Amino acid sequence: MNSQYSQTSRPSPLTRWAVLLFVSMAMFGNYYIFDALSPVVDLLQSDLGFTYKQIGWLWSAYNVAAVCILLVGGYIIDRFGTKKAITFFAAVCLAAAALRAATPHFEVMLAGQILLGLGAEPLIVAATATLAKWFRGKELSFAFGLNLSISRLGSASADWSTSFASPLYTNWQDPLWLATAVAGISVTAAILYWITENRVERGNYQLGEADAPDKLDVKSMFSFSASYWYIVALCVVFYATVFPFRSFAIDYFQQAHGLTREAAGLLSSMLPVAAIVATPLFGLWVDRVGKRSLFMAAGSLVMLPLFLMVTYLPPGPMVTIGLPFIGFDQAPLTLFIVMLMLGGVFSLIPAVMWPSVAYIVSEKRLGSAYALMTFCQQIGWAAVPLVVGFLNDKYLAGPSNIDGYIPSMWFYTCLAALGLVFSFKLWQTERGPGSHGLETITTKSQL
Ligand SMILES: C[C@H](NC(=O)[C@@H](N)CCCCN)C(=O)O
Repeated sequence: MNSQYSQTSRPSPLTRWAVLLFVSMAMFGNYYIFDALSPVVDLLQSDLGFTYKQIGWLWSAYNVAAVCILLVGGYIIDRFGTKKAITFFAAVCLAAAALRAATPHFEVMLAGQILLGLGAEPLIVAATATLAKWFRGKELSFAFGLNLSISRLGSASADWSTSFASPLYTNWQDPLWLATAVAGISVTAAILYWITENRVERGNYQLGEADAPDKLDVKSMFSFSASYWYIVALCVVFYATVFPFRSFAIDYFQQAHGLTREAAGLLSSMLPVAAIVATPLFGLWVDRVGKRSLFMAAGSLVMLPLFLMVTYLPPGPMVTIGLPFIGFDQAPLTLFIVMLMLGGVFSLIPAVMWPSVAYIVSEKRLGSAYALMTFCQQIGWAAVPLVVGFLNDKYLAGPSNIDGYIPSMWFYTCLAALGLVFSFKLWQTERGPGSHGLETITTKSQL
C-alpha cells in the first residue's frame, strides 16, 4: 500500500493531524445533532403531545433514510471525492437540524430526521475514507480511535447541554436550535478540511487513493466467511441495543427513577465519556495482545445483566456525579455503576469489532464489507426504537407506572443475549481451523 505514496512528496505530519482535527470536528457536530433529540423527549411529549411511538419513529426515520443512502453513498463519495462529499453531507446535516427545529409539526420534524439520516451516515463513511487516505501506512488505528473519541465527545456534549445550556430547556425548540448552531461547526470544519486538501494538492503532494470505502457490492456480498457474518450479527444486535437505549435513557432516568433532567443527562453522558477515554486505550491493548473475539465475547457477557440491574436492583445511595465545567448532580449508585459498565462495553466492542473486519476480509473487499455491515446495522437500529416505543406505550410506561418499562428492559436483555451467542460462535470459529488470526495477530507478530 505504501507504494502508492511518493515518500518524498508526502504532506507533513502537521497537515495530517490538522486533517484529522477538521474531520473529527465535522464528526463531533454530526454526533451532537443526532443525540440532541434525546434530552428533549419529555418536552416533545409535554409541549407537543408526541407519543413514545412517534418519538420512536423520529429515530427510526433516520435509520431508514441511512439504509437508502448507504446504497449510493459510497458511489457519491468516490465520484466527487471526500472533501466535497464531507462538506456536502455536513451541509445536509445543517439543513436537517434547522428543519427539525423549525416547526412543532411532527411531519416536519420527521422530514428533518430523514434528511439527517441522508447526511449523517454518508458523512461518517466519507470521514472513514478520508482517514484511510491520509493515514494509511501511518498511524491509522490510532487516528480512528481519536476520531471516534472526538465523535463521542459530540454525543456527550449533547447530554451535557442539559447542564451547560439548562436555560434553553424551558421549551423543546431552543435546544434543537443549539444543535443547529453546532451543525454550523461541522460545516466550518469540513470547509477547513477542503481548503487544507486543496493546498496539499496544489503543492503537488501525493495522498494516494482511499479504497472505495462503502460502496455496496451486491454480487460479492454473500461470499464472506462465517466469522464476518458473526461480527455483522454482533454489530446489529450490539448497536440495536446500545443506541436505542441511549436515545431513551434520559427520559427513562427522569420518568422511572425520578431524576432531574440535568442528573439524567449527566448519567447518560457516562456512556460516551467512558468511551472517549477508553476506546483508543482498548484499541492499543488489543493491538498488543490479540484475543479479539474473546474481548468481544467478554464485552457481550458484561452487557447481558445491565438492563435487568437498572430494573430490579435497589437504587442504592445517592452519589455525586458530574465533571468540572459541566456540572455535578446526584444520582443513584446502581445507575451510575451500570452506566460506567455499559460505557466500558461501548468502548471495548467498537474498538475491537470494526478493525477486526480488516483481518477477515481482503483489502479490496473491505469497502463492501463495511458498507454491508453498516447497512445491516441500520436495519436493526431502525427496528428497535419502534419496538421499544411500542412496548412503552402498550404497557403505559411513565412516572406513575414505572413497571411499564420492564418489557423494554427485557427486550434489550434478549438482544444482549443474542450478542453473546454471536460473539461466542465467533470465538469458537476463530479458535478452530476457520481462524483468521483474530486471536493471534498482534502488533509484535506483524513486525
Ligand atoms: C463507529 C460507529 N459508528 C456507527 O456505527 C455509525 N454507523 C453510526 C453512528 C451514529 C451516531 N450518531 C460507532 O459510533 O461506534
